[in-house]
Amino acid sequence: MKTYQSPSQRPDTDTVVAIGSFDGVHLGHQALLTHLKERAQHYAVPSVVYTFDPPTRVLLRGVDYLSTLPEKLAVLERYGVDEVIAVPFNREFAARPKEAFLEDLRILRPKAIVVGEDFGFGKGRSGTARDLEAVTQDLVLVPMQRLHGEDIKSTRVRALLAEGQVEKTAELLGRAYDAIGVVVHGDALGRTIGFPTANIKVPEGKMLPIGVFAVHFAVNDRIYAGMANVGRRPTVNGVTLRFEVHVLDFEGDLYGKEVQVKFRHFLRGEQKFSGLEELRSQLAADRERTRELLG
Ligand SMILES: Cc1cc2nc3c(=O)[nH]c(=O)nc-3n(C[C@H](O)[C@H](O)[C@H](O)COP(=O)(O)O)c2cc1C
Ligand SMILES: Nc1ncnc2c1ncn2[C@@H]1O[C@H](COP(=O)(O)OP(=O)(O)O)[C@@H](O)[C@H]1O
Repeated sequence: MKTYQSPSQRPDTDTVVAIGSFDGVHLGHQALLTHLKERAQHYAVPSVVYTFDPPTRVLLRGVDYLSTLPEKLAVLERYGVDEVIAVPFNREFAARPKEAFLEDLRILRPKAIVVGEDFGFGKGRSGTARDLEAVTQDLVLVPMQRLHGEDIKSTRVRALLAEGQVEKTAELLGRAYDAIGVVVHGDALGRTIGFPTANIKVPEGKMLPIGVFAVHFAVNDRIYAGMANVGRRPTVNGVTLRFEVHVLDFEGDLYGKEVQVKFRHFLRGEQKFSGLEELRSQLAADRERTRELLG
């Protein structure tokens, strides 16, 4: 999959283009990708995703993002997209009139354009999906995808993650929510209670689910069962939010390693225990439950 930062960087050919933030690449986005690939095959031209980095809502509303750019690119590649144009999104870009955006699209020579029916673009979202007919003869408007009577939107995914509801999140994504980060040093307390925990640093602004979870932990091309805590560690009077994983049946040094964590099941909310001994016995119970859930 090739990636570019602007339409003029790609070779001058016809294309089919899907446009959007694609934050989280959830089932709604995947519906767009299905149409994108079908249209690209029909016209025998490359399938191109035109997206924004950071996602528009992250810049304009200050919310956390679900996918870092590398995470988004990896998922789009897995779904069979030929090319991605990830334009750096800033206030200047957001303030451009809709005509400027249409001029950019024209460079892509779009045989077809695929967007969600609620798509808006340009300054103040003055451009609507129908305006795209100015630059293509084949406009595909994908209706809002719904699950259990609710719209599938990244805002809903964020709300679920904030409540630790990773199983429901996975339903909306069509895969487990995940995070990639690097193992850093913590307070070296974990090992003293028999549960060493890898402290994981993720890029700033990456959304994490809050609570205690059964997870899959990938490192060095291997996958382990693990249990994660995303919280403030009230038992040891922690203040900042930490993301820690105890990896089951693992011994070794993880410092400096890049790891991927897939959030599988919610175990419980974070609690304040009377001391490390009470925390230790709860962790032993969490480990048993994790074994049951992940086999
Ligand atoms: C699965 C799991 C669940 C945890 N649950 C709690 C909790 O409920 N309350 C709490 O204060 N700390 C909890 N912790 C965090 C521990 O307090 C933390 O791992 C310990 O302080 C060691 O920190 P260190 O890695 O900086 O040495 C949990 C950690 C893990 C791995
Ligand atoms: N089963 C395991 N799960 C997580 N980390 C482990 C495990 N076994 C060894 N480690 C190592 O121990 C470190 C965590 O030990 P800990 O005492 O909690 O120290 P720190 O506070 O520095 O994270 C990890 O970063 C990793 O290098």
